[in-house]
Amino acid sequence: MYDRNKLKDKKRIVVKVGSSSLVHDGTGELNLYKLEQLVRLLCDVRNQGKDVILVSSGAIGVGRKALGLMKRPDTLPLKQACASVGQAALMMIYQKLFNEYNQLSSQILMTKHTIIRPNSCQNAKNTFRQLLAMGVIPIVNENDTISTDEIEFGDNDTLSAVVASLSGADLLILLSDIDGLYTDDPNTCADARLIECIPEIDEHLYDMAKGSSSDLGTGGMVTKIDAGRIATDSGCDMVIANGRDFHIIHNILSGESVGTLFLAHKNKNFNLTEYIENRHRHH
Ligand SMILES: Nc1ncnc2c1ncn2[C@@H]1O[C@H](COP(=O)(O)OP(=O)(O)O)[C@@H](O)[C@H]1O
Ligand SMILES: N[C@@H](CCC(=O)OP(=O)(O)O)C(=O)O
Repeated sequence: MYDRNKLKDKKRIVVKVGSSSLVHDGTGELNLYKLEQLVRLLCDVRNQGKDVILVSSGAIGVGRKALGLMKRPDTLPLKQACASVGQAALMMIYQKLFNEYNQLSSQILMTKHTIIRPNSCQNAKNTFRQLLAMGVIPIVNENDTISTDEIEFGDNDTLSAVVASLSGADLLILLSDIDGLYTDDPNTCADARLIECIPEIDEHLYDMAKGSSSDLGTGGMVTKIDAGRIATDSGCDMVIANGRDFHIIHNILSGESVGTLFLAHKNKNFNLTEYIENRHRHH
């Protein structure tokens, strides 16, 4: 049995929040109370001397609301227009909230090309290192406004694992609308059981993982297992937990047994650029 207390000693933490964790269920409008709580918790983790990176979704959802669209945008230009409006709005709110705690934050927008091109991959690494050395909390999202199907990650689960790998993080926390990985999708299968720990990812895990059943989420569990592959091969533990109440970040970092923990196992042969390039070719 893995001792969850080891999570208390993590030094560099990437937290990913999905769109569904940031908005009110009924209206799809931003949940300002939760955003405030998220920012306060992350500042407190920084105050403990740990490095923090936030990967936040929500640009398209926020933009869609601001522009008054009734349904999820279905064309690329519309999606990109929503992201352009929404990303700026989201950053304005984050910076306002982080400023209240005297915490510097910054924006990093990435695409697959950032990783596939060796120069830009190295630049991204250097930028993360420099920002973290100066105590900044970088806020990362996909550069949706310029990414096309071809170069987009498409889901922030994979992106957050890439960020964890690039930045040498030792813990990735994926906050979703579900308690963790179940033996089947609990929204459609009543017998599904929560899995507490995944020591090693193998192909049969994908049989349990289904896509997203919500109007806001994109990846479902498949992309979370993909993220687990990248993170654990890079030597980073990963926890999937429910973002209904962001206080769970504190519970995880206190060693409580919540969510599903995927255990790191440094794979010397793992090469991030090659991995993303291969996925890219098979896209
Ligand atoms: N085996 C599984 N265990 C848990 N959730 C699953 C599983 N298979 C599919 N899902 C679905 O994945 C969803 C979470 O992913 P997603 O919709 O992308 O949300 P988010 O953007 O909050 O991460 C769950 O609500 C659930 O419907
Ligand atoms: N980059 C997109 C998010 C895409 C995404 O993966 O969303 P989610 O499944 O809610 O984490 C946005 O900011 O709207």
